[in-house]
Amino acid sequence: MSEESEDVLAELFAVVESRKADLPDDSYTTTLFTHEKGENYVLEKLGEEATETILAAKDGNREELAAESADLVYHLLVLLSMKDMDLDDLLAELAERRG
Ligand SMILES: N=c1c2ncn([C@@H]3O[C@H](COP(=O)(O)OP(=O)(O)OP(=O)(O)O)[C@@H](O)[C@H]3O)c2ncn1[C@@H]1O[C@H](COP(=O)(O)O)[C@@H](O)[C@H]1O
Repeated sequence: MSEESEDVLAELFAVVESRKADLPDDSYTTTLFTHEKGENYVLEKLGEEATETILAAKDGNREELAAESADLVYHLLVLLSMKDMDLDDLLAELAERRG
């Protein structure tokens, strides 16, 4: 992963954390943190986005695959934040697996 890619992920995670702290009304991220189904809602969204990613891959549409992958990663970052985990928990785990 390039440093630029890590920056994009770090900036997105920081926005997610700030939404969690402030819960602004006009934010999709807020709706995930405050949904009546609680954590289950973001888990459902992750499942949906994973399915949509798979379908896009099967279709062979690269733009669609990139878009669905972005939805998937965003919802994963929200889940990590919800569990009071940090982006570094994910990046460190990936880094440890490098040969
Ligand atoms: N990366 C994302 C991102 N990816 C996906 N989504 C939202 O995730 C939802 C995906 O849901 P679906 O694919 O099921 O489509 P949908 O039918 O619109 O969604 P639902 O009605 O089922 O909820 C859409 O509403 C997208 O807008 C995102 N929303 C926000 N972000 C990032 O989070 C930042 C903060 O966003 P707010 O919290 O909205 O300010 C933004 O600046 C972006 O950088």
